[in-house]
Amino acid sequence: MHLLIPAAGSGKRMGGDRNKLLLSLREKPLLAWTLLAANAAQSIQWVGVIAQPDEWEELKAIVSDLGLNRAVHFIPGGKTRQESVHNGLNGLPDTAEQVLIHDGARCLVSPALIDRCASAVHQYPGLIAAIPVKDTIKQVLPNTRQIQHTPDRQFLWAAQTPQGFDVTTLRKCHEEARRQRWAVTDDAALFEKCGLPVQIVEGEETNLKVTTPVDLAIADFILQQRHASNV
Ligand SMILES: Nc1ccn([C@@H]2O[C@H](COP(=O)(O)OP(=O)(O)OP(=O)(O)O)[C@@H](O)[C@H]2O)c(=O)n1
Ligand SMILES: C[C@](O)(CO)[C@H](O)COP(=O)(O)O
Repeated sequence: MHLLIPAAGSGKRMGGDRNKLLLSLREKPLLAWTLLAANAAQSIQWVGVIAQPDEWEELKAIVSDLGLNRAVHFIPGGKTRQESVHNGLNGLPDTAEQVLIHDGARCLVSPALIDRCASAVHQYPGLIAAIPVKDTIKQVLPNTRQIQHTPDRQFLWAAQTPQGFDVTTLRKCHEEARRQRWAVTDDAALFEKCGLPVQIVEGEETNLKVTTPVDLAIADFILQQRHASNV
């Protein structure tokens, strides 16, 4: 299975002055944890990291320190996640039939979840990891914040990555998005807009996306717990 890791963001919501994936988390750069999970997943044969070229040198040093089993290929990032994934799809080898896309920022993913998604994508040409929503969600008017609607929680799932797709179909969806100027936050949304089915694979509560400083503290705690239960 081919795995693309979008890692070309700037981490605005983290509030720092650099890509959050380079921040230290339990003595390793955040992206190192994502790469280690991918390395431990048995289904992954090819890994591409999509990153801004001015960070390649630093990222290549991180990869080399990890002593991974497989080579990591670098692909230039774009201005948005959507553009980065588009570049990533163009950077895949011609032999790639299916692809998993996993955010570099979801550094606590388990190798087992990656393997489950890799196995399921042979059956479902569009899938995402997701978990049932725990909160009561309110839809509000943007300006006044007055509540318009409370959707029934039994139908709400929080999207995660990995997201897995048939490569040819996802490429077509990305090209359609460029023609129609669709802007989306994940690849499943492009499948949906093209009228294609997307299956949910049960994700993991700990597979959070490190977005804000609080997420970084939670990720630190989860890794500490994992370490404690392994020794
Ligand atoms: N131009 C971009 C923007 C984001 N990403 C990647 O997409 C994933 C999810 O994005 P997000 O968490 O929003 O990361 P940032 O864009 O870095 O964060 P922010 O939105 O707070 O700036 C991250 O692994 C990020 O590196 C990317 O590859 N290219
Ligand atoms: C792809 C994603 O991780 C699914 O949860 C997410 O959509 C990435 O972007 P976001 O803008 O931080 O939601």
